[in-house]
Amino acid sequence: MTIVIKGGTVVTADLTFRADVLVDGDTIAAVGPDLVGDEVIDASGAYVMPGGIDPHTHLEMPFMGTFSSDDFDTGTAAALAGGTTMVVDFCLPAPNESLIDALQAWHQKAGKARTDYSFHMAITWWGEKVFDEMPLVVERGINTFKHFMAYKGALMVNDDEMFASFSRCAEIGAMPLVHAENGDVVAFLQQKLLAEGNNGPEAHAYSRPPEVEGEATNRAIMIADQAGVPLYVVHVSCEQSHEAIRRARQKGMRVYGEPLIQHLTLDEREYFNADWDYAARRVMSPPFRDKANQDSLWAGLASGSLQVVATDHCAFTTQQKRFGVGDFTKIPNGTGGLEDRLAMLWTRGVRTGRLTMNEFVAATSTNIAKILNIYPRKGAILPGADADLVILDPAATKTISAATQKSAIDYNVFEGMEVTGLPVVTLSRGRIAYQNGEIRSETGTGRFVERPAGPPVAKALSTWKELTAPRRIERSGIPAGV
Ligand SMILES: NC(=O)NCCC(=O)O
Ligand SMILES: [Zn+2]
Ligand SMILES: [Zn+2]
Repeated sequence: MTIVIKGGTVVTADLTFRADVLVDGDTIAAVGPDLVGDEVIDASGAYVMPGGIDPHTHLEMPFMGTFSSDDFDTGTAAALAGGTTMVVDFCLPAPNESLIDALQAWHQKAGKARTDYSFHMAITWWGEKVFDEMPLVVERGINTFKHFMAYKGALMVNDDEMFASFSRCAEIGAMPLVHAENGDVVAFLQQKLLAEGNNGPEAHAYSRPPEVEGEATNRAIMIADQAGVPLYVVHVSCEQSHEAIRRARQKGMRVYGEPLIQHLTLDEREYFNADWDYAARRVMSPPFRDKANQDSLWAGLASGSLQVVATDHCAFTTQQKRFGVGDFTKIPNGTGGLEDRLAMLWTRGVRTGRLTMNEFVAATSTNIAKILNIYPRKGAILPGADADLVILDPAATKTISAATQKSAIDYNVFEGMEVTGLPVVTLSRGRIAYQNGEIRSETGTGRFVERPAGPPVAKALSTWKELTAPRRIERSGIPAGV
């Protein structure tokens, strides 16, 4: 059974051209003029792009005394409706839990997925067992390890643990990721604010100023450089962090930065809303920033110092957010975004001229496929690539509303915003998974995508580090000691 997408304009990270796309089974069979297939999808007037890859989701995540409310079923339904065909979720071992056991638990949860998926393994504690199991995780198709520099007393790891883990990543061809905020300072500021009577959601933002993110980003970059490993900084929200990444890249370091669609489009005024629920629903870490910081993130995407736009989809209901009434530190941190990432980025990025269409594809799909070492299987429109495709109608428009979303929660942080340029058809590995507002793929049809270790950048960096490593100078005329 073949499907041909006819009459559209193919947009990839580097090219825009008129062509049909022929899909045979799971993969793309041909890209070119006048292709013929058993079933035809008319894409006239629309753009055909690689399906979105969201490298940062937390589906059914145990966190802050509860579980995020979108699981792999509803979360990946939301993804498909938003043109995203692969998610990378975070596997979080409990303290002292084996990484392999945790991985098994995450595979179990992901059995419900409707899109392809992968995991990042979080380093939530450190010891010989973790050191020994990291290569086993890599053997199981995971080449990234996440480190939380915040959430003191829960997920946070210290510098010595990070250095040990980053060094292990270098040895096994894996890449560390960081949530970069100074967890000690955040914990101090939280207690100070509470003691001063600042217990509402706005205090969440006060407790995590851009400086704590900038400092942690600089520290993580230094540790990665000393360990000789590339680094990926998740949810970069401010100039302080972006500046650290930009500077490191200018020095030749292999550092990547990931802004979120929320930080690009929502600002700190959200926390000053007089409605407690409204403000608490937007509590996430790092918090939303001001316009100057948003401009910095947009500039980073345009100039290439930031590479990926993700969501950090971690959806809690209003009921769950109310755990923090009277104490903002107990508001579960996280917001949704999976369903709206592409439409929001198209509307606020491409339609405003901040991004080209090709930059849009790079930021939503191709760059992360390369960083995660799954390109061109994912993130490409080429014969042999997985037929993960999105047809985006640049004229289609809607007003974002929780009433019509696929996500399981009862609100949407983008509620009421008008978006123009919508994913209208999504194909997941060759099957029509979303069309005319309907999810057509069944729960459980997603597949785990193995990501091999040793991507080209890791290999290049280890060659360079070896070449420039300190070397003993052999001397003949050594003066006699005194
Ligand atoms: N971002 C957030 O507030 N929640 C999810 C966990 C994390 O990524 O820090
Ligand atoms: Zn985080
Ligand atoms: Zn996250």
